[in-house]
Amino acid sequence: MNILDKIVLDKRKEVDLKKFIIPVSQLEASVIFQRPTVSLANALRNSNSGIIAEHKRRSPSKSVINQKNSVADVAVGYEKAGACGMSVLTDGKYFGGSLDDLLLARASVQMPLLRKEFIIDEYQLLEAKAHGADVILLIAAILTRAEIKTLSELAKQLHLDVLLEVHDEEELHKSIMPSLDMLGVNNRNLKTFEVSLDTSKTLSKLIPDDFVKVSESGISSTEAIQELKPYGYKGFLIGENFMKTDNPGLSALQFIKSIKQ
Ligand SMILES: O=P(O)(O)OC[C@@H](O)[C@@H](O)c1c[nH]c2ccccc12
Repeated sequence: MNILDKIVLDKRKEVDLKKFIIPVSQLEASVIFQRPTVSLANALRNSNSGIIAEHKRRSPSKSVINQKNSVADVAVGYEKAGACGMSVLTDGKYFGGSLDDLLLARASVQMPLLRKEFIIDEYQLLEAKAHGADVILLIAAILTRAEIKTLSELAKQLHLDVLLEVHDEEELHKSIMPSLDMLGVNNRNLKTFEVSLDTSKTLSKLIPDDFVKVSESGISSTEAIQELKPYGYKGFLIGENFMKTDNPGLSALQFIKSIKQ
């Protein structure tokens, strides 16, 4: 079994359990559930840096990235740096994140927040909304077309933006539908962890222009951004390159400054 299948199996168990502990009625009753959301897709359309900076403590491919900085400090640093939005990993078992991280980020900044999670159930969208997310991630590799449709349509009803992530042509063809706002090309293969920016380059021409294009993973230099921009990318999701430093906010600031020059 590959790692992605394992993550999804664990996630199914986790979500089924959580439904018993915190019922939907309780999520919907939280004050934060009523908060007006902010669109990341719009922020990216109007930005020239396009950086979505991620909070990531560890990953299945790297056991320690950052165990030191608080999520609030990282969020404030990213916002001050001029990031368009922030991605917060909420998976605990494989990435060391939590929904509390999302809530703490929400309490610290105004910029759009993406709940970075393996979403397989509508319940997780309500959870995202109840913890201050503006955007949800849907991963084509773990969902059928019917599931992508149901989940993305519910997200739109909740006024959440949808970032749909693909890694190959087949996933892209399966996923295109009007209820998506952004199409993310993951340069990392989630089954093998291999990274190549060529994935973004090859798939870009197959993405219709009505979606905001986002290139995800393995971006560690401003040269990479300059290389990807001619392919129509407006968003760049960067985690490890910032999080592996002592001061993620400062490294994001330096990075963004050097794109604008
Ligand atoms: O740390 P990187 O290589 O800059 O990558 C960030 C982000 O793209 C990556 O964390 C990611 C992309 N898609 C995901 C899906 C699940 C978990 C994590 C991810």
